[in-house]
Amino acid sequence: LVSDIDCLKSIKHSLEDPFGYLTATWDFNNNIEGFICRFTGVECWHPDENRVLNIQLSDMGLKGQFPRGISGCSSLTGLDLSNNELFGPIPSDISRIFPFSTTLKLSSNNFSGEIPKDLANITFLLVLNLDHNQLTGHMPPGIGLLCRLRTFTVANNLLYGPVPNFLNDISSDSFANNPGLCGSPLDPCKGMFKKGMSESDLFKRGFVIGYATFASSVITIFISYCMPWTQEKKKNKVPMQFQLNKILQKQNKRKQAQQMKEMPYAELLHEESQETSIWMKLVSRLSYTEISEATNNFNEENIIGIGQMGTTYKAVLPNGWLLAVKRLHDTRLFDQHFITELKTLGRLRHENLVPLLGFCTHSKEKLLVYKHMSKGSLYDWLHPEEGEARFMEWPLRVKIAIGAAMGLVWLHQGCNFHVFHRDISSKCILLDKNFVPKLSNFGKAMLVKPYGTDSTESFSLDTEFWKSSFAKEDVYCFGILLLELITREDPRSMTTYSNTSNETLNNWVAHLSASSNFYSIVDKSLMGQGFDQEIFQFLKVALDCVQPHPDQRPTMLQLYRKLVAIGKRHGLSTDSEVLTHHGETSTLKRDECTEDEIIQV
Ligand SMILES: Nc1ncnc2c1ncn2[C@@H]1O[C@H](COP(=O)(O)OP(=O)(O)OP(=O)(O)O)[C@@H](O)[C@H]1O
Repeated sequence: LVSDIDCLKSIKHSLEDPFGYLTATWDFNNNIEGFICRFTGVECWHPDENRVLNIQLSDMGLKGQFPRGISGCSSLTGLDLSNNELFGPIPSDISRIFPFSTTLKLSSNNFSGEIPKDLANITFLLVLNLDHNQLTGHMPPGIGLLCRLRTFTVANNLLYGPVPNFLNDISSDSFANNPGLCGSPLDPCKGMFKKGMSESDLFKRGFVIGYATFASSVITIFISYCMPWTQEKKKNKVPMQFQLNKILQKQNKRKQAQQMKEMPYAELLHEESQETSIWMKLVSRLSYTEISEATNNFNEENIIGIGQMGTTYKAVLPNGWLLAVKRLHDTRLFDQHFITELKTLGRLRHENLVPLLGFCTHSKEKLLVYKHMSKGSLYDWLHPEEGEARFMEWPLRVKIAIGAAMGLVWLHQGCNFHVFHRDISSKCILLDKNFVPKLSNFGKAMLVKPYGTDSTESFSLDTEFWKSSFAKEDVYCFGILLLELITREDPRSMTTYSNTSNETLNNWVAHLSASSNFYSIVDKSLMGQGFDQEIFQFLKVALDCVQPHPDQRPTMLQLYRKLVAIGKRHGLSTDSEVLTHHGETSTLKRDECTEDEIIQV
């Protein structure tokens, strides 16, 4: 028989304990009866008997899956794992693992999957807290029949469908912030969610499948992008996606439809195509009122940048999270940019791309909502305003170059589709709090998809030729970016070289290429710090990228590899996942690649 000592050993073994709470006191080198009762978070039936009554491990930063080892603590009645970083499903055989549970608290973790039906078999349950997780699907009706249950919450999850009929009074707060829960004590269920309708009925109608897809995309966004925030704001953990969902739910659908009819891009937003449905899953349509409130009515004080297409505002959600809202200038000129940004960036998820989370059209307003990047743009770091004390050390510049190159390789090399940015510059590289570069501004991007996947939107062109041209255009712009990192000159604003911007660039490049004195062109503040050789190698790579003939330029992948090789000494060789379209929504595999077609977005 497994003893309670073995049970605790197994729990300790299965959980990552980054702050050492368990390591500090859970020392098993002891034979005295009752020694485990002194362990942090362990309460015994009797202090001198190794028989565990309760385990209380909340707020310890523990990581890992649900510790199935608790099944060895055969007299356990209470388990509190709230406020940790636990993930994965709640075991489907929970009643076998924890049969005499009266208290089960799993709040504020990252548990996902469905609430197991088997919970309804733990008939002693008095307290069941599952709030602030990522639980999806329906609530098992059997939970409502737990006659002892007094405290219960599933608030802030991704649940939908009817709330079970509880024998005891459970307040509506216990179900708050779920995308689709309905029925008493919440609003009555409508249509397919009417009470009494069985799950199989719902399946027949295909609704559950649709909703599950929606929920999983919500989870994808949440896991990929909201986690760092939830870690920062552990106590006040309300994932932003919930907030976005809430905003969505509040919308007046009729008004929205009317607005969409009036808008020139209504067609896009109404499109029933497979393509639209893909990006619509990743990008939420948001309410103008909520965005307006979050930016304090687009208050000047919240402006963080003004670009050609529009003005960007910092927005603060009620729960404190930050967004960046780009308000496009009121001109039809940018309609296409708006659509292209939605259709490209909207469906892409990668460490080196800025996440586009939502959009809004309202009267003449067009708004794009991004995750806020706290360090702003690379341009602002390389060209600070007078008096601003901003300086980037060389290793950081290398890290940014490699990260940005990684993002571009990922865009270019994909199998499911290839994306060419066509407007790379230091202005479109945003930096998060750790200076991880994120590509933005996809308004001029070009998308190429495997032939046949979306024939309605293809050009009949020589795709290979165009792919190569677009790719080499990006490589050229990336070369300019490298030169900017090396020289800290603003290539587009130098009047010394010419009057027109294209000529300026070409002449600047020609000047740098012809320069026999390497030291005369490199950013002076970088010199003599032990990086000269490396900077020189970078310069050579940059000049390869800006060769006049596209064929002479390297591919993005070759370029990335060169940068990684040069940057090795800074420990920046991260080749992982560069070739896999990790965040894509389509399922075509690399070796299934067929001919490509160019998509007009
Ligand atoms: N997601 C974001 N997080 C933080 N700051 C942002 C974000 N998006 C944009 N910004 C800030 O707003 C500025 C303006 O951005 P915007 O994309 O409108 O113009 P731009 O990059 O200057 O390019 P262009 O002039 O081509 O439109 C950026 O330089 C950056 O400082």
